[in-house]
Amino acid sequence: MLFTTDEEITQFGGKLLKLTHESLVTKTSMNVNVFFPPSTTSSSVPVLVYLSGLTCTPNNATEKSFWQYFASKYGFAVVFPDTSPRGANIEGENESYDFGTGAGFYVDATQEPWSHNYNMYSYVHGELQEKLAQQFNQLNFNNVSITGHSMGGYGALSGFFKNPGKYKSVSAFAPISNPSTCAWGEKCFGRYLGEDKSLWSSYDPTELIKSYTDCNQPDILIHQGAKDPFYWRDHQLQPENFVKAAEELGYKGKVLLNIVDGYDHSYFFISSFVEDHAKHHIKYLGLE
Ligand SMILES: N[C@@H](CCC(=O)N[C@@H](CS)C(=O)NCC(=O)O)C(=O)O
Repeated sequence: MLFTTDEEITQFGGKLLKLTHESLVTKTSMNVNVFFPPSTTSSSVPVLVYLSGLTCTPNNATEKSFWQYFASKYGFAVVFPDTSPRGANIEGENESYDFGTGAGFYVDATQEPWSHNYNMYSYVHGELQEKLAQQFNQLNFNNVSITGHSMGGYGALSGFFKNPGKYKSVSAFAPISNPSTCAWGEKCFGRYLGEDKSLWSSYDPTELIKSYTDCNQPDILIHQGAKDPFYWRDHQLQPENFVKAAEELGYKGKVLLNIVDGYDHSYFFISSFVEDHAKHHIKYLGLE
């Protein structure tokens, strides 16, 4: 048994499992929540991976995003991974909310001492999906899409471009769209990846979209709250840079950026647009 079930909860006629497993990639115990829609007698359930933002555990989105209602309605599973290893016992990992614990930034760290555990890129796009497919063979990871919020929105876009053809579609809520040029990204890339800016670019959606030539080019749906201070005040998110890069260099699908008045950065914002994102993904997952 790869995963231990800590809790099994019935919701919207489906099952929410709170799981724990030992990761070879992070060398720590990892938590992950998975929602299975009703009548999972089907041997092939499409999957949506939701990557969370800074400070989150798998529970934030599970409790506040409302994904499960739409997963149940349309018939897809949702995987909610954690945002970093926990308890790696590295000096400095708990010093701030935007680095270390809760802030793995979905990269494979190359720098000491982080490189032993902080490998969230390989964990999220590789090990976690492979192991879930082994234990829960009704989950079809050949029919998988990805989304996320803030750091997780960046993680979703980055993972989509770095794995051509793997994800049927991608969307994001308030993504950190150009991490190489904002404070959150500079801090995490600098400490996890070091000074080599080409390595930063290899994770940065605004750079990756410029050289993305794969024929799998679904529309990319993005929502951004106009009242989100990380957007208008701190310039951490910069979705316009991503849209500009897409237009300049010919991503053949469209980037559908919706700046929505009145909304902030919170799960009140996310949950308000989860239905739009669910409808976006079901088109590509063959559930429409
Ligand atoms: N002021 C926040 C900054 C971090 C933040 O806003 N995190 C977002 C993602 S970037 C989040 O989802 N927080 C958890 C929640 O709202 O449940 C904190 O210190 O927790």
